[in-house]
Amino acid sequence: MLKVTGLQKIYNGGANAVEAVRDLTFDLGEGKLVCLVGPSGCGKTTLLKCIAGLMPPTSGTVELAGQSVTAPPPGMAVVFQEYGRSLFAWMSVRANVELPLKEKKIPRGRRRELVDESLEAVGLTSFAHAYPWQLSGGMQQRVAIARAIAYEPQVLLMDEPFAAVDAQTRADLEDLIRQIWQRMGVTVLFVTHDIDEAVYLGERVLVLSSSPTVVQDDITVDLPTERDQLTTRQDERFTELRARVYAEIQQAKKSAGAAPTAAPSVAH
Ligand SMILES: Nc1ncnc2c1ncn2[C@@H]1O[C@H](COP(=O)(O)OP(=O)(O)OP(=O)(O)O)[C@@H](O)[C@H]1O
Repeated sequence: MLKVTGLQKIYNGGANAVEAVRDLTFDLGEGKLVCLVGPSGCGKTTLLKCIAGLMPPTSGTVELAGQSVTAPPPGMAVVFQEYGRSLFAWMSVRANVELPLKEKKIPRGRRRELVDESLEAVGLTSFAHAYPWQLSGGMQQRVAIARAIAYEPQVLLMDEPFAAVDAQTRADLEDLIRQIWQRMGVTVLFVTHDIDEAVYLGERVLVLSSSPTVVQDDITVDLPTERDQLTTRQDERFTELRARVYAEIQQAKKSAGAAPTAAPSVAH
């Protein structure tokens, strides 16, 4: 479904060039939920922007369903960390969710259905006519999630979407994502710096090295499909997996050092 091959990104040319991502190769099968973790500054956002077609890689390719991604593809939706900036303050919750569907030229009747279904999925039906600024941070992020799923994407990219919400809301939103994923069968790539979150959510965890980034490890999360915040997190296997991811990240930090490497050659 989503295939990343030999992806490299070098920022700026000449003497100030910074190689953020060196050589990333991985793929995501249809309907899979994969989490990406790595040390701070390792290039997670850079990678996501390249995958979303928002920024060209220096070399390497991204393919979605066999098609090369060179601009934002219609089958992809992205949820960013800054929900406050991604919603339009002057539009109601319903209008925010509906906007991309209008751009996709979906007829009015179908738009209404999709908006209703997705607001129900995130538990915000009764807030359809409220404005984003009348909602809590967690609720605003649920609006952003509703907008992404109403769009019926093939692939949902999430860039640290719960980093700015409190711990309780975060746990609820994690469960919401697993529910939506199971119900819709959408392919999800979820970027987080939180090791527990990656293991709790994912079927697989990709651990990235420090910048310049490569995939350092690809860990299968062999926990039961039905997860809940109490039992899963107390599972012995959960503890083993989180310890393994933690050790990998420590290793990544040690082996590369925190500073990004200046790139040897000129690039875009
Ligand atoms: N526009 C830019 N120009 C130059 N260098 C950049 C640019 N954007 C990011 N970088 C560098 O690329 C590297 C990766 O940054 P990126 O934001 O992708 O990492 P990240 O893993 O998402 O970070 P964090 O964990 O802090 O969110 C960093 O060293 C950063 O300084």
